Amino acid sequence: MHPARFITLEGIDGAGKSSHLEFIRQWLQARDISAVFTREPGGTPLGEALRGLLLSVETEASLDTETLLMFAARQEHLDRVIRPALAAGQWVVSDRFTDATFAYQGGGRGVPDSRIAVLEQWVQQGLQPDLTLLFDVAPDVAAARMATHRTLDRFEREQAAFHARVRDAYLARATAPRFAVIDSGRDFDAIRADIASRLQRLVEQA
Ligand SMILES: Nc1ncnc2c1ncn2[C@@H]1O[C@H](COP(=O)(O)OP(=O)(O)O)[C@@H](O)[C@H]1O
Ligand SMILES: Cc1cn([C@H]2C[C@H](O)[C@@H](COP(=O)(O)OP(=O)(O)O)O2)c(=O)[nH]c1=O
Repeated sequence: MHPARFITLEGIDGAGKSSHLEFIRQWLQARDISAVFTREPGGTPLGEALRGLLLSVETEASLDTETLLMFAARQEHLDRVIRPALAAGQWVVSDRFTDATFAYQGGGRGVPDSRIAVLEQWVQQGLQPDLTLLFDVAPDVAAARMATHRTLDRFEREQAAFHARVRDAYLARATAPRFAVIDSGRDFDAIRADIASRLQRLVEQA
């Protein structure tokens, strides 16, 4: 039995997070580690409804409202999915979590970190991911990757300077030991070798 672990995936839009979810799923499965895969904003019926509103290009919201809605979805996600799964011994892999709020609403939009930190404490009560894989890539590379096939949502439509601020905010947070910064400008095999070695380390710590 491996004690439950909480893993989050982060990065600017188009960095390549989602491309590695299946690899992570198979890696854990091969080691008989039961895991729940989820995402933010979302992960619950109410959270997915809030996601629809937050990502819709039709939505207008003040910065504080946007931030509060992210945390409302997160509270629901923690109460109904993340904490119960961890309590049952399952690993949780979440495509984004609170670092995204510090990066997007904080770095990108300018909401002070101190305000976000109040909400973080409110909903998480000290719970933090055990491992955060930060997929890091230059914003122009990410934009080129997305340009080929996506209808852009409310955040993806932001200007290059916004994505540069988001990236910088992520990198500034990545000094905490729980982070692994993955150079996502490389090919899939190189990235997956890094992911596998970080997962292996987590298993060995467990
Ligand atoms: N390392 C990579 N090299 C080349 N293309 C990539 C790489 N990682 C992701 N892509 C491509 O970039 C696009 C965005 O990737 P995705 O995983 O959806 O990003 P994210 O989930 O971070 O927004 C996809 O078309 C994907 O195939
Ligand atoms: C969790 C979270 C996401 N976001 C944004 C980042 C992304 O642009 C968007 C949803 O991200 P994502 O799940 O990466 O979307 P996609 O399915 O297009 O890959 O929400 C925030 O602004 N703050 C947050 O707290």
